[in-house]
Amino acid sequence: MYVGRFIVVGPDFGAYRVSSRSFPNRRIVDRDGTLTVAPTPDAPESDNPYISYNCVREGGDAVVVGNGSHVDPIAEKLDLGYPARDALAESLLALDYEKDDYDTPRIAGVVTDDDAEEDSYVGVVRRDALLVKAVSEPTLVATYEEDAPTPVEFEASDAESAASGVYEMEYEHAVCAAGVTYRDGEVAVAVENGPDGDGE
Ligand SMILES: NC(=O)c1ncn([C@@H]2O[C@H](COP(=O)(O)O)[C@@H](O)[C@H]2O)c1NC=O
Repeated sequence: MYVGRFIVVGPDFGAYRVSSRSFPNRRIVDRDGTLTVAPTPDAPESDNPYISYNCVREGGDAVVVGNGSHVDPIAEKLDLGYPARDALAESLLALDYEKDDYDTPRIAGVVTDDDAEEDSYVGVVRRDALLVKAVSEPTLVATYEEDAPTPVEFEASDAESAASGVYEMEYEHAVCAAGVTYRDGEVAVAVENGPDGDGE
């Protein structure tokens, strides 16, 4: 089954996978802890505005994961002190689903410290819905098919296994993946790039 991009959120970890039929020549680059999806040097030129973006970025006392440019305003709202629910709902609604051939939904998660009082959240904005939900167990949401937050069996002992865990999930056309944990006050991030994304 092809579900496109998807996230799994914790509560104390986040993971993001790029799956892609149309733009497989991509990788995730770590720039001082912010993880960016970018074309590989040999990728064909494209003017699609939705294929390069920050997919993991710290904001406030939390870490945001997501499949597009909405990751930045969510992080910026968290920096301003917005609650995770509101930062997700406002940013997802403001940018709305992507205006491409598939009306691709925007998906995002906010991962809080496992010791914090505030919950971690997932959200999705689709053509027909805006869903934002606190998570109490690992929860998956994808751009296609699995496009509502759904509990899933998933264990992440660290950021690396969060990234490799989603990279290896059975869904088709894996390209690259990111993982993040927020445990005992420490944020850790990791990247898993597929064979097309290896090397500089
Ligand atoms: N975030 C991404 O990495 C991403 N990659 C592709 N898209 C959008 O989804 C459309 C379908 O892509 P694909 O056939 O690779 O699933 C693309 O034309 C593009 O508009 C994306 N947008 C949202 O998921």
